[in-house]
Amino acid sequence: MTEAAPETQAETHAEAQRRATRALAEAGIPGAARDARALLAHAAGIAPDALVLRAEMAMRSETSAALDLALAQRIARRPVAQIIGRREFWGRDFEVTADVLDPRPETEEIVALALSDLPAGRILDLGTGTGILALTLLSEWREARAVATDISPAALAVAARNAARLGVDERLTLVESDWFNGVEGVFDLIVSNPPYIPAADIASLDADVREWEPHLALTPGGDGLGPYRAIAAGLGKHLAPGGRVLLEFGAGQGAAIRAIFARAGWQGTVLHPDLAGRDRVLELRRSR
Ligand SMILES: C[S@@+](CC[C@H](N)C(=O)[O-])C[C@H]1O[C@@H](n2cnc3c(N)ncnc32)[C@H](O)[C@@H]1O
Repeated sequence: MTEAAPETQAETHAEAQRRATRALAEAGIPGAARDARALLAHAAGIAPDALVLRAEMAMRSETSAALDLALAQRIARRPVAQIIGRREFWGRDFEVTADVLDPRPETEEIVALALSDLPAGRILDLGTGTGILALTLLSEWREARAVATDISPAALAVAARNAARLGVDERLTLVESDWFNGVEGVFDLIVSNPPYIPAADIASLDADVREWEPHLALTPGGDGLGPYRAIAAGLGKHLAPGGRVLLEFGAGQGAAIRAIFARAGWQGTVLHPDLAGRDRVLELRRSR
């Protein structure tokens, strides 16, 4: 008589989370515990906060397979936002794909500054990517309308889906454009987080960014300042009297960018620091 093989005990969610954290840590992934939690929640199809309720529950085999796949991707340095397909920004979820920049928390500073002093409601977001800036402002500010541009049609498709999901698509116009080239009209608020990494710095970026995020979103090539020259040149035509401009830039670029705007006739620019005290946002206002 042959003996039946003992049934293998399915892993609990808590055990899987510990295993995932160990696997990521051994692969040198910084923030291994945080990423393991996000990937397990994604694999289980629940919010990370709900994991605690399942800690001692056995995992289904589909969840286990989905977790293994997600771990393999993360170990290959794919960013968590691309694996799970979303990122939270200003309290809302945005779809993220390989065609768009994974939104960074420091970009919320532009939203905070914009909401601190709302002008009339015509907004322009240059290089919108996921749409975080235009769509967050439209969600927070129901009277506003926005034009959001990108040179990448694939990025515009992501922004369109995010707009529809957030229910702001009727107040949004998406335009494929090289900075101001395809833009018509005058705006009360112009925001942008353009690509600004100098070409020479790309090689030293983390593999997560360098190998997985679209280079079009990271660097404009050369010294990284080309987008600011293009934006400074177009403001005369597109910024309304009394209008504001808020632009993100890289740490250490403030003086050069201020000089670009001064040369284009825009004096009185103000630089705003991030939480670490480094200047990261340029603001200017047009007189009435
Ligand atoms: C740094 S990402 C910012 C995306 C989004 N606004 C954010 O903050 O997450 C820059 C965006 O500018 C777009 N871009 C690059 N070159 C451009 C150009 N010449 N004209 C318009 N958009 C451009 C990229 O496709 C990318 O979506």
